[in-house]
Amino acid sequence: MIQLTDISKKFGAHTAVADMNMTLTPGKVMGLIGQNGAGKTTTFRMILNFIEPTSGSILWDDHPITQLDKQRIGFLPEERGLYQKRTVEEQVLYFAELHGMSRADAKASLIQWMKRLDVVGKPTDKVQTLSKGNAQKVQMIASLIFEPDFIILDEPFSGLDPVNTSLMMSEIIRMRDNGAMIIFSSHDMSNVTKISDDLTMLKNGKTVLQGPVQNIREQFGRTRIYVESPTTATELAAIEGVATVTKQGTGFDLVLSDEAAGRRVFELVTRNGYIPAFSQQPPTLDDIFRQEVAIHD
Ligand SMILES: Nc1ncnc2c1ncn2[C@@H]1O[C@H](COP(=O)(O)OP(=O)(O)OP(=O)(O)O)[C@@H](O)[C@H]1O
Repeated sequence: MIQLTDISKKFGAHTAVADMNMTLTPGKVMGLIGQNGAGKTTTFRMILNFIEPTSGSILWDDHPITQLDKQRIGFLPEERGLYQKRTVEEQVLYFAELHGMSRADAKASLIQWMKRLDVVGKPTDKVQTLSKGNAQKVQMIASLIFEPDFIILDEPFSGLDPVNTSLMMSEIIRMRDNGAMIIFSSHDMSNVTKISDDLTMLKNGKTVLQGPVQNIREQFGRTRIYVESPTTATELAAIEGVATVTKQGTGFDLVLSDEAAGRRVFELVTRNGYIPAFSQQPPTLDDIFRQEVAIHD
């Protein structure tokens, strides 16, 4: 288990991270979200001991993270940095050996990883010959080939198409199921919702929301409805407790000021019987994020 307790980081008078608390447990994924400059990278750099916290403690199984522990950490930085003139194999084997893996094991494992991530290219290809997405997949392999116990992923899906994003997700899920502790930052809320057990939302270094993803969503109430029915926007907007009505494809998105209004909406839209769609949900993480950012401004 990794425990961050009251971590703060100041750069001069500026507080980049304020009193952060976080627990990472084996087999669980923590999503870290926040606007640009919220303090995500600074948090990663403190965990990795690249910079020292101004105050607070970071413990792995109750002891400060040692050089040996760092061998068990897989880190995919936001700034991708592969040597263009080296081959895929040279780069990946270098990282694998640095983290205590034998060359022979790493060579065999690289082939498997390249297959699973569908990397177009051979281990002997130079990085400069790979497409951006394939180079990113190779960097992910370099960070994770030694099957780390603790994984830090800074924007792992940036620049990847949906097919490659799912391939990467499958690997993250596989390692989670093998018991890794995982923390990752992303601006893409739908990926965060899919993959995270818990979530920490930062705003200007402060933690504005933290907890299991579904609990966070549910605490905002089931205030969103998607409905497809012959009812008009004017009729929907006139229902007590309906705040907004927006046309969305063949249906309408409704925001409720009170989740109890859902029943009134349902009764009206089904007055003539069957309708193709009705769903009442909590706000999406995207909605919550926008709302929280606005509140804490
Ligand atoms: N070495 C540094 N010296 C001074 N200020 C810094 C330093 N590193 C980060 N900061 C500041 O700390 C704050 C948090 O930055 P950080 O890079 O952690 O944000 P982030 O959430 O990772 O943002 P992004 O999504 O843009 O990567 C920012 O205001 C940034 O300018």
